[in-house]
Amino acid sequence: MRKTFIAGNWKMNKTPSEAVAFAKELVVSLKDSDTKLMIAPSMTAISQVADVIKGSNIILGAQNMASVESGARTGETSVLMLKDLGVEAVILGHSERRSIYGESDVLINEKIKLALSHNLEVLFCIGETLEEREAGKAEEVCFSQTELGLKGISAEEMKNIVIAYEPVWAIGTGKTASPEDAQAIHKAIRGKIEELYSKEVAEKVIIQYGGSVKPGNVKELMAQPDIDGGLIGGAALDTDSFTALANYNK
Ligand SMILES: O=C[C@H](O)COP(=O)(O)O
Repeated sequence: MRKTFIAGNWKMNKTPSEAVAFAKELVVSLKDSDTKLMIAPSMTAISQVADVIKGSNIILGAQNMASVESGARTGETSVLMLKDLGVEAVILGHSERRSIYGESDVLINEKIKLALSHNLEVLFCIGETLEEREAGKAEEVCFSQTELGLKGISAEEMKNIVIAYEPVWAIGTGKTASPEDAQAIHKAIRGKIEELYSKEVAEKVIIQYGGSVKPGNVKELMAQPDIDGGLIGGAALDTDSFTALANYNK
């Protein structure tokens, strides 16, 4: 039985002081949730948010990290820095990193390997654009991103991988994949994991859905057999809506 995993990606929102105030509210409002929970503040707020959520049921995540441990990488954040602050998980391969910052599958694969070697849990994002979906290539794109991103990663290391399927056309647009369409891709991705690893690995891997998940559609999405959680953007920025998402099963 896979435990539902709801993660909030705050993206480039909330100043450190706003982030601290928000995290304090979440610690209280989420304390009785029985889903696995993560929040990923901006890099500038991570240290202070770490202090606020210490000892709570919320995992501290980062939104990105560099592909190397240290050195001449102006503006980047190292895995060692994240670990030192108590970060336990990192989002890698997000479509905004792929499309705006030109991150390739090869670079994402390097980052994933580095994160795993430091025992970080990885939320590995994949997903097709609208153009790719309309061309009937959604599965093909997701399979390719999955294969390239997970290249060289062992079955043992897959225990620390969460796959986040985020159709790019649904991110921040208010358009959500229908539960049936999302389920079809999630099932296909799980099938790809079985092909690459084994049935056992495929059955255990958590596959989150991301893309305009809201309190109003979360139940239907989570009811699908291969959807095991959500990677949430906009609706993770407000205490009431993130709490409703975390407690969707109550
Ligand atoms: O990382 C989160 C996703 O990009 C989804 O964002 P959204 O919930 O605002 O559509």
